Amino acid sequence: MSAPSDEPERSSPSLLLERLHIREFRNLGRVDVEPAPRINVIAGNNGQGKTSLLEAIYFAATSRSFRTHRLAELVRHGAPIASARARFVERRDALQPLAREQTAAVEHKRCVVRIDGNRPPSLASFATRSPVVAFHAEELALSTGPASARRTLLDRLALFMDPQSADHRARYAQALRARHELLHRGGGAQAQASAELDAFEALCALHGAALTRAREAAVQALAPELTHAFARIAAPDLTLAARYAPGGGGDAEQAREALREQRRRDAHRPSAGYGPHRDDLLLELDGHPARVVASQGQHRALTLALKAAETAAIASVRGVEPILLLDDVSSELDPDRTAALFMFLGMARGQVFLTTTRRDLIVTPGVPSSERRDFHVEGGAVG
Ligand SMILES: Nc1ncnc2c1ncn2[C@@H]1O[C@H](COP(=O)(O)OP(=O)(O)OP(=O)(O)O)[C@@H](O)[C@H]1O
Repeated sequence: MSAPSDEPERSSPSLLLERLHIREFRNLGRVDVEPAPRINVIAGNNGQGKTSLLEAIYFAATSRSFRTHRLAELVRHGAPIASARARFVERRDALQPLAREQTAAVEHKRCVVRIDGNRPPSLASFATRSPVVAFHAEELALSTGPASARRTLLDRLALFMDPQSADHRARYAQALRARHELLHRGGGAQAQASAELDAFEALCALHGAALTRAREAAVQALAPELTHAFARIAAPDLTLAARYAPGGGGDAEQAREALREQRRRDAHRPSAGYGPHRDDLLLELDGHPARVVASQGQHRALTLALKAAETAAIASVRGVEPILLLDDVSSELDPDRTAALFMFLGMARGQVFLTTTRRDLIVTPGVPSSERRDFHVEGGAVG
């Protein structure tokens, strides 16, 4: 299994994780590593801490986990604080490299972040400073699974294009919940005119329309990259197109009208019939819905293409090649899947971290030994 590198060099500067210090993070007590600039293979048996190491990198870069929303889970059992400190360096041609130290910690269920010892203006600005893209087992169903996973992908990209979009998303969800509770109180009796409902619908409309516009822009950035990536990973004679299927609209006034009109129906539904919580990213193969016509192998290629497109779109928006974190995506590979995965890896121009239980499978010809490092994880210790 090998990673080809026949893609012409893109011009984006690279982002490197030079040093990582992990303390009391899941089963990792104390870990200090100096990764290689290109490929980092994290090998070990099941349950030893490989994913936790990737998760710690993701946490230091974004203040989030890719496997849980409950950050308290990251703290090692019995420890008061979990932390990950990373030194990131951006290298740009002919310019001095830009170095910074990002720290994220979970302390009494609270997340505390610092860049070079200072509080960043917002969590969104922290999360977009050193871009990382993670690809993990739950995302293997990205093309066939529920729309929520595709919305999450769009939201990650939208954050780089419009840092306010995360705030709009949170406020939209809050207002939508409040409207829902109001409508369902008393068996739908509240579906009548009410100043409180008006107020929540105004908020839903304002933040929902802004979120719709942000996702629309994200799809525009993603779609051409996706078509390109799929042509490389799968068959060039098959065209993949992505289209935004909005559940609402980008005009706040129209959104308010739509919500008002749907009050009675929404009072008897599990969720509102209008709004960006119903968004999807439609994927079409030669004009037909991929969900219906794609073979298993094509779905697999589609998922890889979605991740490659996310990486390329972030690189172009943020102006720096993201670090790629691949969690155990090679564990159940057949030869076709292997070829697709390594085509994907060959497209990655940035620093890569990948976990595996089978180190022997990860062969990287063309990558000098100075640019690859192998780590072995056992019982929470990394060597
Ligand atoms: N908060 C925590 N404190 C201590 N140990 C934890 C905590 N959370 C998870 N663990 C344990 O950490 C261990 C390592 O988990 P991790 O998912 O990193 O393993 P892995 O090497 O990626 O395994 P696999 O190959 O099976 O995916 C597991 O045994 C898990 O039960």
